Amino acid sequence: MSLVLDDVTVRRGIGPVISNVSLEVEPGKITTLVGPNGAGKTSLLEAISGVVQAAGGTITMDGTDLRKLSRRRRSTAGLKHVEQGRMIFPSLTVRENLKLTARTQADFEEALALFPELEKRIDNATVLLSGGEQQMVVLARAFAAKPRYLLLDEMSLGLAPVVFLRLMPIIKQISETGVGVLLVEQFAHMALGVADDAVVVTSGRVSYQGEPQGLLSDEDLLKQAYLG
Ligand SMILES: Nc1ncnc2c1ncn2[C@@H]1O[C@H](COP(=O)(O)OP(=O)(O)OP(=O)(O)O)[C@@H](O)[C@H]1O
Repeated sequence: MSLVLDDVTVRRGIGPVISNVSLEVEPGKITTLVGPNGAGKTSLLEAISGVVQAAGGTITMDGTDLRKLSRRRRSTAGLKHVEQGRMIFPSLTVRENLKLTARTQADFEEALALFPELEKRIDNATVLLSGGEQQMVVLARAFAAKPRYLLLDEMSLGLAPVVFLRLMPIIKQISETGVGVLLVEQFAHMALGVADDAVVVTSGRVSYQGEPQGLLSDEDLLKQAYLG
C-alpha cells in the first residue's frame, strides 16, 4: 500500500520535463522532493494528480492505476493536491472554508485541532488573516477532506522562513495520522528536517534518493538540490 511512481515521464511543449522518475510515498511518511527552479517538481505533482497526463511510466495509488482516472476521480479516491498559490475563498470565514471540504463535524474538528492559531480566528474572513494563517487554512482544508495521500507544492511561497517553519510540525502530525505526504519545496533544509525519505530532482531526473540525513550532510548534493 503506497503511492508508487515507476519510470514516469512528463512532456510539456516539445520535450520531457520529467524523465524516468521512480519514487514511493508510503502511508504515514513524508517524502520530501527538492530541486532547483524549473527542475520539473510541479510538473511531476501535476502528473500524479492528473492536471497533466504522464507521457510514460505508471502511477499507482494503493494498487489502483491512477493514469486511467480523471483528476476528479483521483481526488475522490483520496489524492489531494495542494497547488502553488493559496487556494482559499478569501471572503469566507475560516469555518466556512473548512466546512467546504470536511464531510463530517468530526473531520472538521479533527482538522481544526491541529491549528490552535486558527481556532481563535474561526469566524474571521480568511482575507483578514496573515499569509501564514492563510496557508494554515489551505492545509487544514486539505486535511479535513481526509486524504490518503497529500501532494504539497511549495507551501513556503511568499512566507517568511520562520512562518514556514511553523508549518513543518503540523505536516508531520498530518503524516502521523496515516497520510502519505509528498512535500515539494525549494527551502530544502526545513523540508528535509521532517522528511522520512528524500528525493532530489535536477533537470527532470532523480539525482539523489535516500535518507534525508545523507543529503543534509553532503554539501555538494545540497548545492545541487538548490541550484542544479
Ligand atoms: N504549462 C507549461 N507548458 C510548457 N512548459 C511548461 C509548462 N509548465 C512548466 N513548463 C516548463 O517545464 C519545466 C519544469 O517546470 P516546473 O514548474 O515543473 O518546475 P519546478 O521544479 O516546479 O520549478 P519551480 O520551482 O520554478 O516551480 C520548466 O522548463 C518550465 O518552463
